[in-house]
Amino acid sequence: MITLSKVGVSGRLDAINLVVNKAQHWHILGQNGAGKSTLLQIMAGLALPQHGRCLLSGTPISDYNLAHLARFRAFHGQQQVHSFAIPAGQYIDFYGAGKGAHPLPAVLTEALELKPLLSRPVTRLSGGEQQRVNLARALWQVWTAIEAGEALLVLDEPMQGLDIRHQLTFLTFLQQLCQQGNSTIISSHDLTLSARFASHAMLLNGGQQVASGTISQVFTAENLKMGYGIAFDITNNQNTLQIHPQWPPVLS
Ligand SMILES: Nc1ncnc2c1ncn2[C@@H]1O[C@H](COP(=O)(O)OP(=O)(O)OP(=O)(O)O)[C@@H](O)[C@H]1O
Repeated sequence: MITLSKVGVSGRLDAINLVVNKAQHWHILGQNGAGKSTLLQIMAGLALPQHGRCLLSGTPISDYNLAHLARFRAFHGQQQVHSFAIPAGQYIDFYGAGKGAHPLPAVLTEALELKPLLSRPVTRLSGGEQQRVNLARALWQVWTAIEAGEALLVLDEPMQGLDIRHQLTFLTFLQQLCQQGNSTIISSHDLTLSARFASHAMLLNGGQQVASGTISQVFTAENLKMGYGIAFDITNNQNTLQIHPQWPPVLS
């Protein structure tokens, strides 16, 4: 679905190669400033690389009309600020333009536990509640494509501010959407959750690609040390990797 060839942005990303296929669930990992958001913006068609190419289904993503892209590519950015005190339900619906009086699907309201939030002004929701509403907005915008299993979901730190139950519920939901044919690319700071839910991962450091591929290819102690500059112990508990940072560092 997406092919990156030697994608670079001066001082931020260097020669990134990546192929994201249909139905894959990618997590982009790395320290603060590693280049995750920059990469997501390029893959969403919202920023142009200075070097290399980003193809979406074989066509440069920059050739897509933004209105056309917005029908099947969802983008959720970090730090969205609400200026108007409209009810959350109305705010989400605004992004579902063209769907008429179509109600929000139960799977979406349940995945993000929206019911108690819909009649409340978005400006008076807690940080995590606002995050759930913003994620719903992004997905509702492309819901027709999601139902057809043809959506591309690009979500920058979707777990930010969510409590552990909402993180698990939402990641399970994304996993199901990928099983239906949709492709998902998110950035994450939670290595254990990423190892559990992603089908593939890319680890960046200082704009450089440290590793990418399946979870077992990327989640090695050596790669994680290169990515984060600290040592990790990785254990396998019933086919789920547990990632433990060695802290405080053991001096050698
Ligand atoms: N608009 C911009 N212009 C120039 N440099 C930028 C811009 N936005 C980010 N940067 C720089 O590019 C680098 C990568 O930033 P980016 O936001 O992609 O990192 P990130 O991995 O998403 O970080 P975080 O985990 O903190 O969200 C950083 O050094 C950052 O300071």
